[in-house]
Amino acid sequence: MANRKEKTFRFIIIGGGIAGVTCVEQLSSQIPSADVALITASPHIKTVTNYRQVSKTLEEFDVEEQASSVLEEKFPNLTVIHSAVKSLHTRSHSLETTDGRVFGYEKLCICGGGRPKLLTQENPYVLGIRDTDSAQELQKRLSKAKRIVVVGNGGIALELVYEVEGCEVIWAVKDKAIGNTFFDAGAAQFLIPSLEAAKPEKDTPCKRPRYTTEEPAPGGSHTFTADRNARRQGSSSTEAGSALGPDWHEGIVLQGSEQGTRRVSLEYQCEVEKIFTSEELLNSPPQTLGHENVGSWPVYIKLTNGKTFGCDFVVSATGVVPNTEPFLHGNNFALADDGGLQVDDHMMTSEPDVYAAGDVCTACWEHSPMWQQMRLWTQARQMGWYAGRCMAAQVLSEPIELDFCFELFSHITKFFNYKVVLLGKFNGQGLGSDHELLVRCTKGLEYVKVVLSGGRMVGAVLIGETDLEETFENLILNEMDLTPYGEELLNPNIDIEDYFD
Ligand SMILES: Cc1cc2nc3c(=O)[nH]c(=O)nc-3n(C[C@H](O)[C@H](O)[C@H](O)COP(=O)(O)OP(=O)(O)OC[C@H]3O[C@@H](n4cnc5c(N)ncnc54)[C@H](O)[C@@H]3O)c2cc1C
Ligand SMILES: NC(=O)C1=CN([C@@H]2O[C@H](COP(=O)(O)OP(=O)(O)OC[C@H]3O[C@@H](n4cnc5c(N)ncnc54)[C@H](OP(=O)(O)O)[C@@H]3O)[C@@H](O)[C@H]2O)C=CC1
Repeated sequence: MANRKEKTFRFIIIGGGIAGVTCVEQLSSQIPSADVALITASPHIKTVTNYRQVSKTLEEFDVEEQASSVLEEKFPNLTVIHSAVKSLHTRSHSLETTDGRVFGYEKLCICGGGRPKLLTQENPYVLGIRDTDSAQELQKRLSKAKRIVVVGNGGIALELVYEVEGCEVIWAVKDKAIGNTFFDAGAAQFLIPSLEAAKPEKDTPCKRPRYTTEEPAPGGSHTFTADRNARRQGSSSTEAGSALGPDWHEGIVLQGSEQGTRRVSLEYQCEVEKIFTSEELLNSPPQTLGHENVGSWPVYIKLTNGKTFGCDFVVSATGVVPNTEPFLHGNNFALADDGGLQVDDHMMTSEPDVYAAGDVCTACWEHSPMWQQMRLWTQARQMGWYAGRCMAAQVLSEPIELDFCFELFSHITKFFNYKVVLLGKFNGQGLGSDHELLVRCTKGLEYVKVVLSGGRMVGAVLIGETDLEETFENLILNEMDLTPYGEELLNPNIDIEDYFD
């Protein structure tokens, strides 16, 4: 293999998603004379545009799909190779692509992303959503659908159930409340009415110093309907490979075969027991099938709450697995429990001269008490950028410290048309019972939750236009003892920004 090397690059980056492209940009700006190659399986690359630092750690940006020539024009020493890496040989510092070319590297960064962790790989009626192709397949299948079942309780499910119209949606979640990866039951309770109400109502703020919530009974279900008349514009993009991201659903039409309203039925605290084709069901129809006619749907899904639903297809919105496949064989990569390539505080894997960033890796350094990894666009950008800096620093023999962005977890997004800001240990992650919650909630307007531990703010969930993110970020980073302020911290009549200036 070593003799067949077409060229040896100083740096090779694998993957044209946000992590890989940001890493390339960082390396190429820091060492413009270095030969850099970006090898990517996708025909387009993803670049960050309109980057805005909202506060010390919060950032917002758009993501654009671009032709790789744009990047090559910007960085003359960059070569983009559109092919997939088929094998990696860390001992000889070389890799081979599927079109049979062999390249050598001095330093390598793997940014191969992730792929959907599907309920089952084999069933053609079970779809995952990851890239433009899979989103377009969803749009196509949905246009003929009367009923779909969405399984999962994270980001994709939250976005999908809100956006789909003209088709009944059965949403099966294994928890007591919606959105377990982002919210607690209190926030879920705040958001739930958005599934049925066209317009949020405005109330007087009500302060609830301790959070309580009503939970549905195990196996319980809720049904919501809502009128929305927004229609999305179609997209003609045919890219494959890189993950979708913020506002992915803006570019496609999420409209079923029927007219009108959103219809979501929630099945709580249940998982999938079995997925049947109609032929399989004809042989042994479950007693719980109720009014469903066997054979009238192409696929049936039996849930652990005993209910069986027929539907046009199932969306498996059940998380991501790191795309480590072609990189592992014949090498000695240490893997984390979630299957990601373990990286240390310099984004280095366990193999010499090999770095990794984004969804493919698992951050295995000792985390700051206020940070945790989530496979998000923002973290892909931060890791790609920091990996580029670390690779350059090693080549230039410069010292480098873990970047400040890993001090505090922060994420801005939108769910059910509300702005959502998550800070630090927003769900009390890892704190056990050693924390206290303060909650302020105005129905239809805002939900503010603060997590306190030892009198200090360690996390927050801000839903709506609260304008509190910067102040709360400072309070978390300053580790100020907030005991003297007590419940006044969330008093809606106090301008908290002035209070702490
Ligand atoms: C539907 C959806 C909605 C999302 N919404 C949000 C959101 O609102 N906010 C947010 O923060 N995050 C969101 N995310 C998550 C976010 O998109 C990802 O965390 C992020 O894009 C990961 O970036 P990445 O560069 O690590 O990986 P990817 O974007 O997956 O890129 C991986 C790249 O590696 C390439 N590749 C893979 N294997 C090989 C190989 N063998 N050889 C060569 N190239 C290879 C691929 O072609 C691709 O170009 C969403 C994800 C999805 C699926
Ligand atoms: N606005 C945003 O920030 C968005 C971010 N994303 C990101 O994109 C990626 C993919 O999203 P998504 O697929 O929703 O992944 P997430 O990790 O967000 O959510 C996966 C959900 O599926 C549940 N789950 C896992 N396995 C099963 C199973 N066998 N049966 C039933 N439920 C199961 C998980 O529960 P548990 O947690 O208990 O395992 C979790 O609720 C994620 O990294 C996500 O963060 C996606 C859309 C929007």
